Amino acid sequence: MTVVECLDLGRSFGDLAAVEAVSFTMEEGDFFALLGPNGAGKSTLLAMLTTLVAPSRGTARVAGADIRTDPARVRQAIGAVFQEPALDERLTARENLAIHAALHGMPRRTARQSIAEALSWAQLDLAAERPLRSFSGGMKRRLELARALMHRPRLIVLDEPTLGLDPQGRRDLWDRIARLRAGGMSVLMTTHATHEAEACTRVGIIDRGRLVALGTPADLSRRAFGGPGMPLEEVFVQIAGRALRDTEASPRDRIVAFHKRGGEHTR
Ligand SMILES: Nc1ncnc2c1ncn2[C@@H]1O[C@H](COP(=O)(O)OP(=O)(O)OP(=O)(O)O)[C@@H](O)[C@H]1O
Repeated sequence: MTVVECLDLGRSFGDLAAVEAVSFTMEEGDFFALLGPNGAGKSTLLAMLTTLVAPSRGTARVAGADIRTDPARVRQAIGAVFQEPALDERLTARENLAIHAALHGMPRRTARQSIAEALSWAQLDLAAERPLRSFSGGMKRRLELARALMHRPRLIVLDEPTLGLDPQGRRDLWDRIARLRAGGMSVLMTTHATHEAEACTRVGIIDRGRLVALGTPADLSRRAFGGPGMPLEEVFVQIAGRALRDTEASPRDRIVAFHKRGGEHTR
């Protein structure tokens, strides 16, 4: 069964075509990576699929529901974790989950049980009544993932899920994804790390808003080099004509780099 079907999907911001006429399908059980450099259009594509940004052309269907005409059913079918945490730092873990339950219209008793399950799944029972500002990055990511699962979606969508996590946090995240997949969950994620995409069942390479190649890692290697086994790093160079990291950084990355260099903002 097809869980995602993009049909000529595109979005422009003024003159900039962030995503240009992208078409692909993702089948149930797939672990699908959208691989591309910063600014390639990956987040914009996910924002359209999750109905946060309206397309300027084409459309998509998620679990059979059209993002343009049936956004409520699309949101019910998807559990999403974005790059910027969508959590309220002043509220406790339990309160953050309660907001999600309310937004999804869960009856009170179902919500109570679902919140308890989410806290236990995220191993945050003991931290349930603490405000999130006291949580580590890894704890917040676990909570976000647990929240994304609360309404029992068909598909999990993760935008650069390992960004900012330490090695232990990354391992925990991959373990959780592996367990979800073993239970039949479909997973769509964006990444600019080729080793992460290599672990996926299918990879779509996105460059400058275009889907330039699509297939299993072995298919992509075969297409670029005539045989399987070449690293996706090399495959990207062959297909896009430059290295993944040679591309210009997005404004957000430039800000992160500025802070890493010890920059300060003047107020
Ligand atoms: N709301 C917006 N207004 C104007 N331009 C935007 C907006 N959102 C994204 N863009 C631009 O669209 C292009 C694609 O951005 P997008 O965030 O989708 O790329 P990305 O592949 O997800 O990159 P990153 O890994 O840095 O998030 C970039 O040039 C970005 O600056």
